[in-house]
Amino acid sequence: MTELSWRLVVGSDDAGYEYKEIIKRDLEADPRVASVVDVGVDADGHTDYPHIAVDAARKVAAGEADRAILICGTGLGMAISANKVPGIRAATAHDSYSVERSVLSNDAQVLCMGQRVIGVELARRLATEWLGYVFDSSSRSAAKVDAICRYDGSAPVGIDA
Ligand SMILES: O=C(CO)[C@H](O)COP(=O)(O)O
Repeated sequence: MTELSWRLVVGSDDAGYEYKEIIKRDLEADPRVASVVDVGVDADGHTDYPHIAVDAARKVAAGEADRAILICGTGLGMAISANKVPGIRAATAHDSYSVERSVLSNDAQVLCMGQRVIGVELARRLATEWLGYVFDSSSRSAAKVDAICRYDGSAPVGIDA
């Protein structure tokens, strides 16, 4: 894939609904984005974060989407839950450097943020920055990500891929 055609999933629980809607609109207007699938919750939804996170992560793991952004109160439960899906590397990140390294060091496909932790403008900026990073499978980080993959039996991302 190219970085100009991201197929994305967004999701939230009740606590992350407002940010999810705002970030979804940003992503839909971003020329680097080909599609955005919203796995909920909707305005009247009350699905707990583990179900939303696993639904989104499974879409990424199945190759139906490239990446996902998940919002809950803290971003922690979403990441813990998404990481239960083999092949998924989900990271909670609330600063620019961590967002960058989540991709360039960890090849994380899922960014999780907390609506109760950071302001909306920072969350929007981080989501935009995150789209600009692409993991380099020939980088010195690839062997470490491959080690993660071996622990959950998923496909390697580096030279063994
Ligand atoms: O932040 C959450 C999970 O990490 C979630 O939005 C709220 O969870 P709760 O504190 O268990 O209600």
